[in-house]
Amino acid sequence: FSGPTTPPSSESGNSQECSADGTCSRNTIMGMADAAPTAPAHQHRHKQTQNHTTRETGLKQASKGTDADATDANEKNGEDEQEDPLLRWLSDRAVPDAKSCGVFLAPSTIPGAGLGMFAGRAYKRHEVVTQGDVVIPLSEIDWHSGFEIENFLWEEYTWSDSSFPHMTEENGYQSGLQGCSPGIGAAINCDLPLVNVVDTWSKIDEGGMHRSKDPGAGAITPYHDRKSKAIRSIQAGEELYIDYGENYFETREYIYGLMPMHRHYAQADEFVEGYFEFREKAFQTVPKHLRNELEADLWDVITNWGFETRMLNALPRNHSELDEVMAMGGTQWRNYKRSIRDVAWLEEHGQCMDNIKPGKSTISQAGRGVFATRFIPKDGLVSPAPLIHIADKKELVMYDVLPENEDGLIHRNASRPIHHQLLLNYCFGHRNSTILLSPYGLLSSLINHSPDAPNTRIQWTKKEMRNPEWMEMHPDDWLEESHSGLQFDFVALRDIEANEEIMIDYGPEWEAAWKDHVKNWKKPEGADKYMVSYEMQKALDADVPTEDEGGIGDHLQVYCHDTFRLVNGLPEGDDDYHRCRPIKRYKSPKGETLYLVELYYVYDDEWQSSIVISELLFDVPRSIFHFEDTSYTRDHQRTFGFRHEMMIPDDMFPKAWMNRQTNADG
Ligand SMILES: C[S@@+](CC[C@H](N)C(=O)[O-])C[C@H]1O[C@@H](n2cnc3c(N)ncnc32)[C@H](O)[C@@H]1O
Repeated sequence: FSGPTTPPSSESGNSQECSADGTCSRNTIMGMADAAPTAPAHQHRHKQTQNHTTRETGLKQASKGTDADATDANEKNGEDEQEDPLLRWLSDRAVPDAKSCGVFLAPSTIPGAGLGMFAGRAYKRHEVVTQGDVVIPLSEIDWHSGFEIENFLWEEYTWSDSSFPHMTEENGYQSGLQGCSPGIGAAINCDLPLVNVVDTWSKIDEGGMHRSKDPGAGAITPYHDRKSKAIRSIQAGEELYIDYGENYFETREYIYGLMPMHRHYAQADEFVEGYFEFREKAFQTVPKHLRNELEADLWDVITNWGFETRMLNALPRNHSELDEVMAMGGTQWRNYKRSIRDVAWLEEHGQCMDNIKPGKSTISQAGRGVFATRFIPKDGLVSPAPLIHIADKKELVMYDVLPENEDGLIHRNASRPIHHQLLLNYCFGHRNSTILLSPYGLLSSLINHSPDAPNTRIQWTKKEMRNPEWMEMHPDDWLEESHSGLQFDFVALRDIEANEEIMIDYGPEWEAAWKDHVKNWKKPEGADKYMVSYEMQKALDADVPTEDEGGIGDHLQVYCHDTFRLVNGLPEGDDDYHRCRPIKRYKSPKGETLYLVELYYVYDDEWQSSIVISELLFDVPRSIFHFEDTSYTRDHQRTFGFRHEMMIPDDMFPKAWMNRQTNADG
């Protein structure tokens, strides 16, 4: 909403929103699981003003490309996916090993990093490690909140919209959209040289629902099935690490210090080789019993000589580790042994994260859900769920726009709240409190509601919670903390058989609100003909409605690739997509469906006025069209979508958090 009202230029798929002071807001960030920072609180607050860069996911969405392009791009994401049938089989395997726990949540091996995720068994390269989780889009949270939220903790864990297929097309390229990705998107840590998993390109669909017939349309996220795969062999007990990208750490030096990047490990290796040569010469004549001590002293001087560099920080601190680390392949492996926990230790101190797997819910209108991977006994753990706190439900309110203003910008109408962010449906709350708690364990965001036959409930974790003292404190005293500190566990109310759907009771307020929604639901105007952009993109056989048929509708923006300028005898274009209007459809002599289109370029001249140049192209095939959604037209952004938080039962809600007297929704 913060961009100009003119249609977005298609010249770049990488546009950013930048304010006058040069701070760009498009770049979003994700945080370390359970927030690694050990820095004092004032430093945490300070980071809100830093100009962070986007986490590099390794996955790239082809600009205005097809899913096939995106898949191609992802296949090349640093790890070649050679066509080995066994590896392909392993990588496509969808069901976790039912016998033993495949992934644990446990204290990280990185000092100060809170919780982390661990391999419960060995994984071969390319094997799926975590099952596909959902990604919940967050729409322009800054704009809707009037840029007033001081500390929105999810922001430390979100991913840029370009990390997910078809997310940039939701609001055009000036969107300010972010993806809240629980599981491997939030609960996993990163140790750059030891990265062992990569996330896979998620899928998009509306969970089988359509706005023309389903009251549940718009109430669930379309982004799902974000898995992770091993990029090398992983040992049982190894901590799982995903690549946040070097920029993530470089822009957070105030938290992570001078953390070595890949190039610094290479420099450190060269340094150690030089040191080995020197050591051979210098200590040749020293008696053996003195040599070890002298070498250790010298190494101590080298690595602790009063100032830090990223290269020095890549060196093992302990001289006795040096030979072993170099024999393993270099300094990048210096923390490898530390990163592996004993599986028996994980069984005792950790919690199994893969007792559940995703699937289509058995509940009508509920979309996706989760199912037991294996038998879970009564009172047994279904899933651990660390929690991201949101200080006030009001932070998720979405606002209408003010009538167009002279400055050409779109301003929010602060007196017209019209909806809540979809994230609300994935949060827990309580009628007497402003607080929302959002679970970010693996797949736990997918647990659905059953009022009559829940087989699971939430409870405060019995494992070590990072900040149990918050339970006794007034929210004003801890909600500003920019790291997560609380945790629920989902536990079985009765024995649960493998493949049973997991369901909890969201509470009577949720149930009443849902019933009310279904009772009052009316088919939105134009719903029968509605087709979302990515469906339109996929349906290559479907005709594109033309102007002489009444046009494609306001909810879609059409782009055409300018390849067809040449075919039409016009000078070569810039090999990119531009806005276009399909005017007429006809058949070629060979029976091929072709279009007459008007291609138009919109750009700002030096006086910031929009100039439109248009030209007609003939004989254009269906394949050159690309579709995007007009801002705020997707199901989950329309006000017809159901919204309600899940309710925390009264008997477990801390009295100290009751900072609101009424149950006014709001
Ligand atoms: C925490 S999410 C659960 C995951 C969700 N089903 C999905 O596909 O992403 C909560 C949302 O799921 C849907 N849901 C859960 N239980 C439901 C039920 N019993 N009936 C209808 N919708 C349900 C509602 O849209 C609700 O707001």
